Amino acid sequence: MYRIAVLPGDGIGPEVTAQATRVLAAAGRRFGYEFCFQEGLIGGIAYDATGQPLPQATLDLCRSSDAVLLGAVGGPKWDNLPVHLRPEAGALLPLRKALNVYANLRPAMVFPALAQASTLKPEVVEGLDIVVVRELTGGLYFGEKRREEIPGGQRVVETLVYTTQEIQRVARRAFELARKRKKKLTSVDKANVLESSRLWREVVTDMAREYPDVEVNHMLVDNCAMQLVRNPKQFDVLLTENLFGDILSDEAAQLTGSLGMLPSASLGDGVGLYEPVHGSAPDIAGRQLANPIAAVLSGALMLRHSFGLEEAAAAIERAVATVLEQGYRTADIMEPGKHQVTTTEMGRLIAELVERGELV
Ligand SMILES: NC(=O)c1ccc[n+]([C@@H]2O[C@H](COP(=O)([O-])OP(=O)(O)OC[C@H]3O[C@@H](n4cnc5c(N)ncnc54)[C@H](O)[C@@H]3O)[C@@H](O)[C@H]2O)c1
Ligand SMILES: CC(C)[C@H](C(=O)O)[C@@H](O)C(=O)O
Ligand SMILES: [Mg+2]
Repeated sequence: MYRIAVLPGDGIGPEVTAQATRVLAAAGRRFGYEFCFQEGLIGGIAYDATGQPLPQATLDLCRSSDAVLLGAVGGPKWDNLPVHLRPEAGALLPLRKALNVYANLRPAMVFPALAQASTLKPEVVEGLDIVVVRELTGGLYFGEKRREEIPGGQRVVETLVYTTQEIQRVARRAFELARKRKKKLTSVDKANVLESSRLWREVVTDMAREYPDVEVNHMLVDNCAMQLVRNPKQFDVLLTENLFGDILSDEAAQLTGSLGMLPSASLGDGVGLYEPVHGSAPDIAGRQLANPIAAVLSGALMLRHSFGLEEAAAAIERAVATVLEQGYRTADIMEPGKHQVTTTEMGRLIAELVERGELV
């Protein structure tokens, strides 16, 4: 039996995690695995219920589970709370830190059925399959910060800290991943300005000697942002620090058709955390408009990376491809001539295919 902590969170979080667990349960029935789902509170909803955005009970649940599935946190209702009580800085970041999930894999794959739907020319995105490996527990997000009053206004300080060891451990994950893929690693930094990026480049260059079979290049982040929309297929694995990875992965998501398509796996040396790359989308929450595919594919990543259930993971991914081939679309990826479905219907269609095993 696999114990999965489910943290639905805020906005569309509960809508999409409900579909992800439905699909995981279907995969369990088809392949003979038992998944036990236990829900915990996180984010704004947790603050409202307990006064804490990350209650101790939730942390305990996560630590005692085999993996964690998270929806999304945040929303305008909680934006003006003190920083330690906010859903993002007070819950999501501390959870990532507590689980020590330093390597965040964000695969951006263009499903064949969606190549025509992209805002880019189909030939630019067709067959695209890249992974952003984002450092997740360091950098500006976790550095010391403060605000001071000074004559005429305020002064803020944010600190960007990385150690050699923090860079090495995420870089090793990226090299190992590249070795299993097209053997190409692009390390993205801002080494023309930032000292942290100079250390980043030195560490990656040193490690490259251990991976002579992996072709390594270094790219400045501003150029990378441009290359991602100009010619994304030049990339295989993109390795970068926390903030750059946040921004580049939302950009990569749009190459696949929608932010609602991009899953993620946050890995360390213990319990893995799986979450769609998107946020709580308050603009569409509660209206059955959210695309659950990012959350469903995050479930597939959990089966692969935390449980080693490759067959079941691949079955979920094929079911998503099939449902899209059949012309079903949520609102965000809707095109003329296709069938628009709700969040729940999309989850049901995928789950049924997974369970029946009628796949292309
Ligand atoms: N992991 C997380 O919990 C996480 C990630 C990003 C943002 N956030 C938080 O979410 C809140 C909203 O942030 P935002 O609006 O900048 O980003 P967002 O990712 O929530 O939404 C950006 C845009 O993408 C659309 N979108 C996102 N997910 C979608 C889906 N599954 N299906 C269809 N459309 C989708 C939204 O409708 C919106 O137009 C903020 O409080 C932010 O801090 C949380
Ligand atoms: C909500 C926010 C703190 C988070 C991040 O920046 O890491 C989100 O944007 C993400 O990409 O997971
Ligand atoms: Mg983000």
